[in-house]
Amino acid sequence: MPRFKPISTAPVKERAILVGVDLGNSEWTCEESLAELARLAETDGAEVVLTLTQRLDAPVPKTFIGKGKVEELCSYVRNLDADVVIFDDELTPSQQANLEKIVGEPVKIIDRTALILDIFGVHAKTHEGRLQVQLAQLQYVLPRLRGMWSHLVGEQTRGGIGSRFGQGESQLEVDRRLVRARISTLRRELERLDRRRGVQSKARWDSGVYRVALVGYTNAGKSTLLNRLTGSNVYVRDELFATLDPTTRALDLEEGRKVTITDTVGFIQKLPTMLVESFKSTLAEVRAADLVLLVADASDPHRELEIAAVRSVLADIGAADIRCVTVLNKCDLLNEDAKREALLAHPDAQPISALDGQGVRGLLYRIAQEAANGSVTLTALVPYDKGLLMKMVHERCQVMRERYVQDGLLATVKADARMAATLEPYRCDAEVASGEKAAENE
Ligand SMILES: Nc1nc2c(ncn2[C@@H]2O[C@H](COP(=O)(O)OP(=O)(O)OP(=O)(O)O)[C@@H](O)[C@H]2O)c(=O)[nH]1
Ligand SMILES: [Mg+2]
Repeated sequence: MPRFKPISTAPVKERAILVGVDLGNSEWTCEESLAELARLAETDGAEVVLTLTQRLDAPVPKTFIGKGKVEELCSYVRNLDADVVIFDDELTPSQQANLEKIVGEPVKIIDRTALILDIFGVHAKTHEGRLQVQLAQLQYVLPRLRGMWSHLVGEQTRGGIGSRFGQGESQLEVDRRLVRARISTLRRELERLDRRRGVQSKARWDSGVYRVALVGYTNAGKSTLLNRLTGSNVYVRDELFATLDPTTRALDLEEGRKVTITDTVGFIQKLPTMLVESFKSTLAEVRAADLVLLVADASDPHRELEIAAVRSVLADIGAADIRCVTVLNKCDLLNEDAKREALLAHPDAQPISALDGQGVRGLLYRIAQEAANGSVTLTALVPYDKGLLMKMVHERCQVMRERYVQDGLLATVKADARMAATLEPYRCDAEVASGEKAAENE
């Protein structure tokens, strides 16, 4: 597949009209969801010129919105000289095609999913990230091929937001068969990368490192926190979906334990299912974590809805039962009352500001506590020929006492459950205890 045209080369901002339907079935009001859609559109380089809403019990099968609303939309499109109409909910391929027909060329009709896919296309930086986005984009395009591309035949100039995928090689060649073939190639390639990742993560577990994953709503400050904790320089922007590709960094805790921290793609409400599906392997990083830090923007008026949306995606990806600590970020933007209110809602949360560093020491202490949590104290004799295990003892456990004796390393450590199981065959608590007693009696 071709690369997409980068956003920065768009000569003029496209003029967008947003359309939201209040079906009364979401915790987000129509206005709240549309405000978020506006941010997404702006992130993708558009200028929002109008927002239209309609209250409906159910979407109208043919055009999603009612007949009168479609007429209103048509006249606004003309009067405001709009280039694109963005629906907040997913349109079926036929609704999209019908609306395009009614509103007329050259106005594009897209939905939230297409917009998010477009942003992802621009922000994916790594090979794997690009493949994942391409897979999601092609799955989106496949049922829409006719509707989306028939008008493109012989016309190469149409582009801009919501259409920067599937373009490039002759439009005529993009038929279902080719798209399907490409989808299977991408799936195979991603599976191959996934297997390699599996090997890598096994290596990481073998090296004994406790893993922490940063998850949260897009723009909550995950990358800023990673940078603050590890002195890294990951891309931070005040835009949605700045991060797409996971980054893992090592972090040394004060008590000598090493952990890794992984920053990854942010979540959003109405996250297209095909994205969750395509980002399976990236999200596997989250599933493999020992601890999830759920980073929330405490200053956002939609904080609670965002936290709920993140929890729901965590459940979708099978990560709901991983130990989770809520981190209330951006506390520098809160006054004392607001901070108290946020903590009342989340008594167990860690209030911080990744920007100015307040509360970060407390968070580090909390991570150390969690890493030691469920630990048992045990004594093991690790033979000298088990070099890797010795390394694990030093990196994954908190070492209370150690001594090199004739047969190996005799160490009393605080080990978490996984590590305790690994050390089980080498445990010698009883002998050591009786040996010490004997020494005392001598
Ligand atoms: N005031 C304030 N701003 C913050 C804080 N942490 C992050 N930000 C700002 O919030 C914006 C988003 O930060 P990122 O770290 O890119 O957020 P993210 O969660 O990684 O976002 P995505 O990668 O897009 O999902 C940036 O403009 C940051 O400077 C904070 O503690 N206080
Ligand atoms: Mg980020």
